[in-house]
Amino acid sequence: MTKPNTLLALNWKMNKTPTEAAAWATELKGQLPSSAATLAIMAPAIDLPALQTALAGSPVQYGAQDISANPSGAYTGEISAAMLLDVNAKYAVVGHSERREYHAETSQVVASKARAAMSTGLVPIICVGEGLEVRERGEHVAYTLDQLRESLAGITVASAEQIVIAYEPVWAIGTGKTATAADAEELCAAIRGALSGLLGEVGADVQVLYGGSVKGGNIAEICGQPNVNGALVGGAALEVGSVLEMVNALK
Ligand SMILES: O=C(CO)COP(=O)(O)O
Repeated sequence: MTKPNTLLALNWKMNKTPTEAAAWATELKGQLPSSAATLAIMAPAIDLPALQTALAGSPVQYGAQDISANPSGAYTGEISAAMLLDVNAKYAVVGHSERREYHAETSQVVASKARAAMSTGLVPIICVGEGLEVRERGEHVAYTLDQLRESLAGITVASAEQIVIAYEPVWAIGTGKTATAADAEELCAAIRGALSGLLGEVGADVQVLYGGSVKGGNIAEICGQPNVNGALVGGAALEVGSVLEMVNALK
């Protein structure tokens, strides 16, 4: 049985034009069964107005894959929290390992982006997770919790719904190499433990997701772990059919 606060977050990464996004969302909407899990699409920012129109009247949420740390002004190329709110986005992913790696985002930058999202009521999905060398040295728990602490700098929460954490071990992203359900549970439990210390009592109720090669065949086992509240999915998020498989597996 799927836990009631399960979030299935689809990270499209740099895929789908606005035209494709609209067609995809319309197709999904026509076939989506009722589900205990919340479904949310993290789309390229340019796709969000198309999703706003196509998903009107549906329970499917959407959000961005990044956000500016600044509210407005001379920051060429950046998208602000107010712009995302204006198209009714609910979430903004921050600190995805691809942003950390290809855009040199430090955990300090990630924390400032998360704070910018929260300042307007957007929910940041804050990503953390270790690379292969760290895992092979057996330092994955300490490394990930350090990254979590730094990525939450200056953040206070009044309710658990204000943020989401995603544990995404870098070695499991797009590699087909899934962490076992036990690996996912180990880190999600450690993150949950740390959240109470960092955010106070409500920290323990924050949704903690797992991401990395999740698909229809493994999502139920992973999301069935006591401390895993859902998944952040890349490759399997691109086809309507594979998303429906995951939704059905979570029923
Ligand atoms: O990076 C991810 C989601 O943010 C995971 O990607 P894959 O599901 O393709 O491994």
